[in-house]
Amino acid sequence: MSEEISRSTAIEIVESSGNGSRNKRNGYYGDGVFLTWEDLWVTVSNRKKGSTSILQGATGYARPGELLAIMGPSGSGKSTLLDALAGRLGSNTRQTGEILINGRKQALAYGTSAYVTQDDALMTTLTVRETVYYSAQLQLPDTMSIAEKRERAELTITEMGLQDAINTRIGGWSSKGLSGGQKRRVSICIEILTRPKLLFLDEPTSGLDSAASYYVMSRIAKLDQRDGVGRTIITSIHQPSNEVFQLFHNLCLLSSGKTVYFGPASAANEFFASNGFPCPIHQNPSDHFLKTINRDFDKDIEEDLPEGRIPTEEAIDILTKAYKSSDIYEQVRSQVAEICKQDSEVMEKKRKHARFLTQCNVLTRRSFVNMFRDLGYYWLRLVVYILLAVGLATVFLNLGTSYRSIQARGSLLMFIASFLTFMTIGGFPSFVEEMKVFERERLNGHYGVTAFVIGNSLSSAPFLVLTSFIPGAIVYFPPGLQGGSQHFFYFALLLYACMLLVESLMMIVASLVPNYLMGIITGAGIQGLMILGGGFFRLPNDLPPPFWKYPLYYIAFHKYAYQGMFKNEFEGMRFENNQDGDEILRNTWQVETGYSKWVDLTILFGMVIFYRFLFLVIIKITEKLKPMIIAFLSVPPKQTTQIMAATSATATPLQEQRV
Ligand SMILES: Nc1ncnc2c1ncn2[C@@H]1O[C@H](COP(=O)(O)OP(=O)(O)OP(=O)(O)O)[C@@H](O)[C@H]1O
Repeated sequence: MSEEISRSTAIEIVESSGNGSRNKRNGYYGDGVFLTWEDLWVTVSNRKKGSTSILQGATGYARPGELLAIMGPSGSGKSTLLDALAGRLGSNTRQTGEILINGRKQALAYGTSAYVTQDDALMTTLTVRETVYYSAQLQLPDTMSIAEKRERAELTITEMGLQDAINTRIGGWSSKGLSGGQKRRVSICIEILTRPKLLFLDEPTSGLDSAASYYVMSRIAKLDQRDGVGRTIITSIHQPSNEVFQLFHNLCLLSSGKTVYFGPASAANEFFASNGFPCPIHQNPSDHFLKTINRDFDKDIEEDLPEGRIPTEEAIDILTKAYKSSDIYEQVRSQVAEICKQDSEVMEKKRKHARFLTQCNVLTRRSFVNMFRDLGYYWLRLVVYILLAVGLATVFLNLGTSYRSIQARGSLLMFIASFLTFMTIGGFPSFVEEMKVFERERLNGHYGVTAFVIGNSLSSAPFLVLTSFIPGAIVYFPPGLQGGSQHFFYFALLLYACMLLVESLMMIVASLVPNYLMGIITGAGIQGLMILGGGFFRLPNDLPPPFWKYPLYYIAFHKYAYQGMFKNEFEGMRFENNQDGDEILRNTWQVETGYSKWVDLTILFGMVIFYRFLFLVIIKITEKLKPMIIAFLSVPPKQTTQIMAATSATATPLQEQRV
């Protein structure tokens, strides 16, 4: 490496180190976040392949007012480094090394950091304004007035250049809405509402053309010095154009987990040139860097390798060794040491997001709007239910009170209690979309699982009432089921409880399976078993005791649904030949008549609460277990850093990191 480069780089870094909170480009950032990491290793264990290092001894820093870009070929470890710094690594990874915030092992208060993921998990039915405004209400503290929150949302939308699309719906698979670049910007808007001092972005320009990429990146770059507060921005990026590259202060170049270069972006070109890899004239430097260190296609090009061209593996080796022995590396290490020595503040730990009740209220309203606008969530189901109800009403029209009507009534009630409730599964894909948004927001600490469960339960209630009462009425009266408003009310209420139950069951399934197809199969399988063991297809006394009777019959909600419906229908009825409904209940259907139908209904509502509580527990357990597993797998405790949840019951991996 030429002496000039190392000197110029050294000057830049020495000037920028000083007391650790002043740098040449950006002046004083006393209240910003300095992030340092030293000798960071991330390994994954695989039973077949053993353990593999996906990040090998990374050392670096990120400072307020600066934009650090992490670059490298696909699979080089960019997202892994970003995740490690943000405390989001998967539980199958092991991590060693030290990550410090302002030179300390300390907590990141809520709102201090934000993470924009690669996928845009947004509610497709909401407009840009609604998306950002709802998010502002969820995240910003109650000390801010509604007008202030609205103003913050509008300002952020303008900052991201989305004012022209403010009333456009996000759109998704069912309807065209925003472009890919606009969606990326909405995702960024949401995460910068709290004005975080530390911002992680995972490939914010993926899928964008070069003009859109520049637009998005320049907006992000402008954030680093807004409001006179120095923001620390770390972004992974695939292939920046020349213009985008100019926006970076520092560059971290990775190849197969190894650091090929970490230092000022402006000095990277000279580093490559001085080590025998000059950038050809007219070639974009970042393209040149990536081309030099990308060995994915080595085998294909081996034979056509131009004379004198060094194989990629060797090039990477030369560069990593050159970097390790360079002054730049020494300067980075001393910069890290300087930052760690500085007399920095402990980050603010006060909880500052919206109150729990505000979150429940906002989530209920947002979810209601989404359910109302998404035709697949409830409306389509309502139409299908009505058609089915009409079908049932005609098939079972005017049953009368003959002996044969006993069997027909049983079949009709059984079909309603199992198949109509089973079809609640139809809203699962829409629920999974909502869950994706919830998962992103929960990981970023916007709110907790309890607020989500309450919001979802309240917002779905009116739709479920409609879907149980309208088709319920259509199917109840034409066949001539037991008259009286009390009987119909019980019937519709029981249908409502069953639909709630299936929705709750599917919530649990959604929290356990990776995608909605598996969810539908699992949910349908569980319900199929429950229907079979519910005591209709085989009467309770005929059910084989192991598994089917004990425990399935007692835990299947269908048992209580059938029995409640049967009691509601047959109790007090008289059929031809003076046959008593109560006797039919006991002898023909083997219903437990020792307790009232209202007990069955209460059990069903109890199950709803239990299922929703179970969902909450599962999410909480995975949330709590993950860091514990990571901690258990991590090695020596001395080398671990803990960025604890500073604030809340909604503590998330972003705030609660075990490194
Ligand atoms: N939790 C994990 N378990 C197993 N392997 C993993 C895990 N996380 C990452 N890897 C592997 O580590 C390597 C680096 O992954 P990473 O996602 O960090 O790469 P990347 O540079 O961000 O790639 P891309 O640009 O394609 O997103 C990949 O080979 C990936 O398969």
